[in-house]
Amino acid sequence: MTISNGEYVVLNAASAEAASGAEHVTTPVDYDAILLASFGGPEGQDDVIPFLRNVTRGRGIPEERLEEVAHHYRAFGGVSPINDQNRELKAALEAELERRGIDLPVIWGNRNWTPYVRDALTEANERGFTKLIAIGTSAYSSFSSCRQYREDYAIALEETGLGDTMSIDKVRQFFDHPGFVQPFIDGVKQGLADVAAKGFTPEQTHVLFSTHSIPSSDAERSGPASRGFGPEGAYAAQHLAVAEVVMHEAKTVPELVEGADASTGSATEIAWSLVYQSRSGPPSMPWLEPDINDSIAELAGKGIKAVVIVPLGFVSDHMEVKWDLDTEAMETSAEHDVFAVRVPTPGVHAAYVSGLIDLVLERRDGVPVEDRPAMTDLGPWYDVCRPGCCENKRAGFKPALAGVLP
Ligand SMILES: CC1=C(CCC(=O)O)c2cc3nc(cc4[nH]c(cc5[nH]c(cc1n2)c(C)c5CCC(=O)O)c(CCC(=O)O)c4C)C(CCC(=O)O)=C3C
Ligand SMILES: [Fe+2]
Repeated sequence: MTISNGEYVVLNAASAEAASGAEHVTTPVDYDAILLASFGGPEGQDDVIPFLRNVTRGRGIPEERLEEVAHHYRAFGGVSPINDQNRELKAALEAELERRGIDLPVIWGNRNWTPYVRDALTEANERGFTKLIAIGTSAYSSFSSCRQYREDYAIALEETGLGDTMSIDKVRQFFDHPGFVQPFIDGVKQGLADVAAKGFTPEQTHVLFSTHSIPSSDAERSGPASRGFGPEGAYAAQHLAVAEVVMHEAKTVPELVEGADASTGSATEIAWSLVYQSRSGPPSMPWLEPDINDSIAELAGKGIKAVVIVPLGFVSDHMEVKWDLDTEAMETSAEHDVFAVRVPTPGVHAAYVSGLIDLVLERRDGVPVEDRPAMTDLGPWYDVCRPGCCENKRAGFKPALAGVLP
């Protein structure tokens, strides 16, 4: 394990190539297990507060916010839907691996609740595995969605004392991988069809792409600084690029969209925007905006009668989707007399499951970059993060896997 400046650990089976500055690793690696890494969530009322303390340790989240979020979990019996979703995803990945005749076990570990990443590493070690490839259930670049996972892998290697014998690589952030994007395209097509079936015209309709708000300072530092993504960083740029692709693809089924011209495949332009949800820091701290609820109210004032809500930042129907979208945003829509449909998350959509396996094989086989699928020109994203990528000064520097040394 190499720790430099207390910041990066370069530790992966293709580390020589990564350390030399390559953005994509094309050295094949004989992985022996997949680490399915996720957020984790409580499994009963007694878990709620300890879970929230795990999530927010050292993050300056106000006590009132914790109580509010605890209430969301309490309303669901203290059980987060995320764990069952990960059990289903694990089973679906195993079935897809078996179908393709690939002998790679999947071991599940979470960042914030049991089974923890460290438990997964202990299990991998007991079963004799030393070369892991991690899939994090998070598609975009930011501290919370990428770097924190990389830090937690490094911390777990240290905690278990496996740092010298076990390596962990991670698949690239997959925001623009067709496996992740296809379910949203299907969902938006269906959502637009539902809205049209209710008699709303394209002019009365608006598509809201919603993702987790993050502190503006995290957004600014998301992705490699050298690429100049602007004040909202790679995080916002990636979401905007994917939303554009989804709108473009969803419009090419003209019969589903009123006002479509079947001869050209073009539909009357349906307006869309990127909005944010689930803000949690103190009000004094800037986070990405606008909030989805504010947008719904504003759109209603401008004559919009129907919204298609696309949970673009989320891989499954976990608490942020169930509460902040299906409960709160739906209530806001009803209050403003706006008809709302919420598009499904990828969940265990066949394209998503198979795409995640493709991402593993891409690394196992060292697929050249030009053969890696990506639906926006921002990708295919890096296999190894650039120096300073998604760093978080508030949280303090910590070692992180799968990055290059500064
Ligand atoms: C970008 C992003 C994702 C998407 C990427 C990914 O999928 O990982 C995500 C996912 C999730 N976030 C989740 C839950 C929570 N997130 C919190 C807090 C925070 N999230 C943040 C960002 C993100 N979060 C941030 C910047 C904070 C503030 C604290 C900090 O600066 O670190 C808090 C504390 C209370 C609160 O502040 O709301 C909770 C309970 C769950 C589980 C849901 C379930 O149980 O079903 C999931 C999947
Ligand atoms: Fe979160």
